[in-house]
Amino acid sequence: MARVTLTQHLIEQQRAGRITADLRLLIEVVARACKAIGVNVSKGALAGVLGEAGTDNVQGEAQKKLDVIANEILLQANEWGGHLAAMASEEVEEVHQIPFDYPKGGYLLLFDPLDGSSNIDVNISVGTIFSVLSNPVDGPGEPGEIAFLQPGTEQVAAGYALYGPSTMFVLTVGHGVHGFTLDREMGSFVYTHPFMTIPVSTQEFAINMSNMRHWEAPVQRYVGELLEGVAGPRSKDFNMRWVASMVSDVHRILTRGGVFMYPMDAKCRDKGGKLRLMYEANPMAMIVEQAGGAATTGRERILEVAPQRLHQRVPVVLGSSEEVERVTRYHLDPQS
Ligand SMILES: O=P(O)(O)OC[C@H]1O[C@](O)(COP(=O)(O)O)[C@@H](O)[C@@H]1O
Ligand SMILES: [Mg+2]
Ligand SMILES: [Mg+2]
Repeated sequence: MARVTLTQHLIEQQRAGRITADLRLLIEVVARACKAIGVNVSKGALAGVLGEAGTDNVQGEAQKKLDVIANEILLQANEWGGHLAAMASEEVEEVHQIPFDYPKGGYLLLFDPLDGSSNIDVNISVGTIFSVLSNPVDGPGEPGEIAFLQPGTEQVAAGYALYGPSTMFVLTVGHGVHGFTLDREMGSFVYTHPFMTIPVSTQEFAINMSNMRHWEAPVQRYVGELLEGVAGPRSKDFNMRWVASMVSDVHRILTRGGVFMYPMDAKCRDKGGKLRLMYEANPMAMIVEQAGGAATTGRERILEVAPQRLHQRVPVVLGSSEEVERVTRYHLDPQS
């Protein structure tokens, strides 16, 4: 059977009127940058890319060398593409403007260049997450932070790359979720996972259990019931997985179902949550909803959160809809 590449798939999407030519080319540039990041990730100690960079990012977190390398690759690849008006990155405090003498396009790109950084040095899967918005600024003006502060429902594309045993590129443009596997010999992403879907029910959950004592009551109750297994109110045993790389945890859920939670807790309350809304929660929420799952903060739909700041954080509950609905119900109606 003839193999369909990401490029061919995107041309089909354009022909069907689902994406513009510019958005197609923008996604191609992002995918090419992800290939380059994947090459660096896979070389590991051979290329001297492991370990700390010796700097802090905008969130005050210590940057790994690969955080910096991945960020540079994405910024440089996308600067000259001509499809973007500006970019925002987890690793950069301010909006990154396209240099004035480069061609500018009508889109805004947001990304977490390297997700799951704590896994780099121990050779466990990491990823890249991205989100694309339309630039609301008319004319030649530079889009500032306010241009980016659109709810997740406005995303025109979202996706991630997973640098695991195989490198994958998973994408939605609002018509289902489609997965591509990198053929390293050919250098192209091959369409291997059409219309990825998340089962409604599951027996698997993902949460950092070491935070248990810091959780709010609804999450304590929900996880407590899961742990009671077949003898408890859920009448079934649940398994647990936690990779500590959101891309890997979400990819597992897209593959076989499950619920992923980074809920509000006493440790991250001051910051509003742990995960970043604009380039972690929103793109993953769009992907999960497009795959038939659900995504909330525990209290409201993530995609409807009105952003206040570029680097805003939110609590996240996403995955199989039965479980996400239950966790959300426990928050909104504790007596239920
Ligand atoms: O170390 P913890 O508290 O389990 O947090 C893990 C979470 O933090 C993150 O690593 C944050 O991503 P970054 O590596 O991009 O900062 C998520 O991918 C993951 O779900
Ligand atoms: Mg991240
Ligand atoms: Mg990161």
